Amino acid sequence: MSEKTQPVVKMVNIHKWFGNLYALRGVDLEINRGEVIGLVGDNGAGKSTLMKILAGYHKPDKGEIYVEGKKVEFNSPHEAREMGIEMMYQDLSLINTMNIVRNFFLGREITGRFGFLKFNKMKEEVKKAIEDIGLKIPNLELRADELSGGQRQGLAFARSYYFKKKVLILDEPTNNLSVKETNKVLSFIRSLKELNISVIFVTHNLFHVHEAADRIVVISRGRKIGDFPKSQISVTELASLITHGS
Ligand SMILES: Nc1ncnc2c1ncn2[C@@H]1O[C@H](COP(=O)(O)OP(=O)(O)OP(=O)(O)O)[C@@H](O)[C@H]1O
Repeated sequence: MSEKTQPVVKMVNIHKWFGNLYALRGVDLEINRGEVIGLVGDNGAGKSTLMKILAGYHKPDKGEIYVEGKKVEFNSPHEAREMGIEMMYQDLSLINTMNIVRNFFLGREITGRFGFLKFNKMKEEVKKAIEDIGLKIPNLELRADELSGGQRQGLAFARSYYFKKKVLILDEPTNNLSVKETNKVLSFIRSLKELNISVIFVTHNLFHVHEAADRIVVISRGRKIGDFPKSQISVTELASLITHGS
């Protein structure tokens, strides 16, 4: 299969136990390039566990993961990141007291001869990356704590795009955001899709996920009970499926 047609990530028959608790009971998940997947389910269904396995935080007890057709085993989030898979949390790993440019490069700064930081070059790169994903920040000298929630998300998204991530996992990215900021985040997700990055959007907000996703996957008690193109399921049907199961 060519790189274009095969899924960017394929999880096959994933099982996970936490002591006596059987958290994942044989879940399959395929993610295509540039696809936005909504992952929904009740509290404790297993969504985060599945995503933490994909992002290298947990190891599955059984099952396989393939990235662009190649079988992988992640021993750490670092190894998943190296393969282009990143999980983004609410705190977004931004350092409040540092400005946008420093936050953007954290640990991956562009340096010239003798290790000096190339500030102007870094600034240009940040400017371009944030424009590409449709984020407007007039002053790149602003510190992270001077940004709105939506701008902080945008900055983190631009960073994933710049560092050529293939799959970005967003855990409740619209929680605690205003309506305006939420719309911004949903539009950043569309921009990432246009840039051919795949997004997995984990949320309890069925309206947000229905708006942003191409496909919606429903997890219940450690099993996948639904996998629908968005056009084939309404918010009401989703809510009913989550509440009553299959
Ligand atoms: N590190 C852990 N140790 C023990 N049990 C865990 C651990 N992580 C998750 N669990 C358990 O596994 C099950 C699935 O949890 P998970 O966090 O994946 O659910 P979720 O669908 O993400 O739920 P929520 O929407 O509430 O975040 C739950 O019963 C949870 O208590």
